[in-house]
Amino acid sequence: MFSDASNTELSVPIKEPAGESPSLSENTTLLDAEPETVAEATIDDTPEAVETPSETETPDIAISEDETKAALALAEDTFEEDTPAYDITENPKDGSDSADNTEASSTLDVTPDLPVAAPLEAPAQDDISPMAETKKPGFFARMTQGLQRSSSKLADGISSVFTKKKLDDDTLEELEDLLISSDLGASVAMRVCDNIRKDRFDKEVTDEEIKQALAQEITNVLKPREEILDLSDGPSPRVVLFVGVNGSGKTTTIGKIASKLSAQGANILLAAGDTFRAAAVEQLKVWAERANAGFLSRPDGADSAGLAYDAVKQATTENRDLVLIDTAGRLQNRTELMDELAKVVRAIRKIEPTAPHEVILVLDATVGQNALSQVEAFKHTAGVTGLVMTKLDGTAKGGVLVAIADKHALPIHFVGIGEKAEDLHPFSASAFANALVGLSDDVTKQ
Ligand SMILES: Nc1nc2c(ncn2[C@@H]2O[C@H](COP(=O)(O)OP(=O)(O)OP(=O)(O)O)[C@@H](O)[C@H]2O)c(=O)[nH]1
Repeated sequence: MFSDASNTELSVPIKEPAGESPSLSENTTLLDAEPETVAEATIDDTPEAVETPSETETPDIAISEDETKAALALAEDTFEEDTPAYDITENPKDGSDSADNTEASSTLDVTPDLPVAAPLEAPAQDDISPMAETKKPGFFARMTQGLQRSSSKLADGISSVFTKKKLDDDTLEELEDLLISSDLGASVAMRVCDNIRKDRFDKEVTDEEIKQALAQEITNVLKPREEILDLSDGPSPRVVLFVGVNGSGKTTTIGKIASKLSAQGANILLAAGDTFRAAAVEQLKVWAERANAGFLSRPDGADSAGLAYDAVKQATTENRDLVLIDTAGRLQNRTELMDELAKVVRAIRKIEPTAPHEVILVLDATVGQNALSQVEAFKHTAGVTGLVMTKLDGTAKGGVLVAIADKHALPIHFVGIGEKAEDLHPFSASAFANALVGLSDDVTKQ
């Protein structure tokens, strides 16, 4: 539980990964392959071991200046509309006593500038139970709205395929093609069609029945991955590392999560480990200010492992509940950039051997099938423990989450369907499946 008196149990609801989901120690070359090496590594010797990528090496999914400005403006807008109603953060103590880093870290105590609001009333027990948000009125409508582009492709396709009344080989084949072109992946498409065939072949069907059957099949694939991240318990500070390719939405996701958790009483430190992009640091700082969280950054181009080390140390000194660490975007096929993540983890472990407690891979839905190779690469290199998929509102490729769920036993924690804090939702398998196929209600509710 968070230590602040006004704390409610942190309910951004989440369970521990299911048995089949790989644990941090099972799926990572980074964390476990060479335990002795990790134990012996020092922050002082790591900088030489990993080359800092140069400007020209920076992956080409870089975010444009316009996008950066838009994200910053959006973050500020969001906050204006959404001023947090409580002030839970104690003034951070001076945490700049970095053991073996000479670069100055800047700490931000954001509390004084923010409006003082009424103390937070503890939410009712129902509101803090896992999945509470997914059961609130309007949740399904928001999911449907967010997935509109993906669902209209599928729903329109189903309606045009099922013009005949009987389910025959031709309609099944067309359905399979539609599912593949909607990014669900060939094996899911085939399995789903086989199951629908078993029960309904040569029977009269409506497009609505097919949508319902499809939603059920998709729910079956997604349900085992429905793992809401419960950050209210466990080690303190809980160290959460966010990884992913450039522009996938890491910084924004951290900001959104910090807003949610701060509102529930968590005492959070945000660490701007994306030291390659000054705008990302600024962006995170804005989120930290508005979420009333502590903030730690370093000068442009500084060593991100050193920053991560400082962040965990500072969060420990300040008795923070959580430290959320941003990292620079990196392409999954760039070995040196991926190696740098290993260095970040080694640095964190010098302070807290059991950390990072979560490694969240942030995936951009608009990349479609490429997200699969990102999971593959980050899972093995960074010891990913869970997923967040963003930008589902901006693409017809949302079905790729089904392909990922089918292929990788990793919990899906949140989905992003917009740029604002309230657009990050805990992942609900049935709501996602129903919204994806264009059903008008969450008919398969848990
Ligand atoms: N429409 C939409 N946009 C999003 C969502 N999540 C993030 N974005 C936007 O995506 C852009 C990139 O997000 P960032 O959070 O800066 O991405 P990042 O992964 O930190 O980027 P790097 O620092 O370059 O690695 C910003 O303009 C965000 O506002 C989402 O769910 N929906």
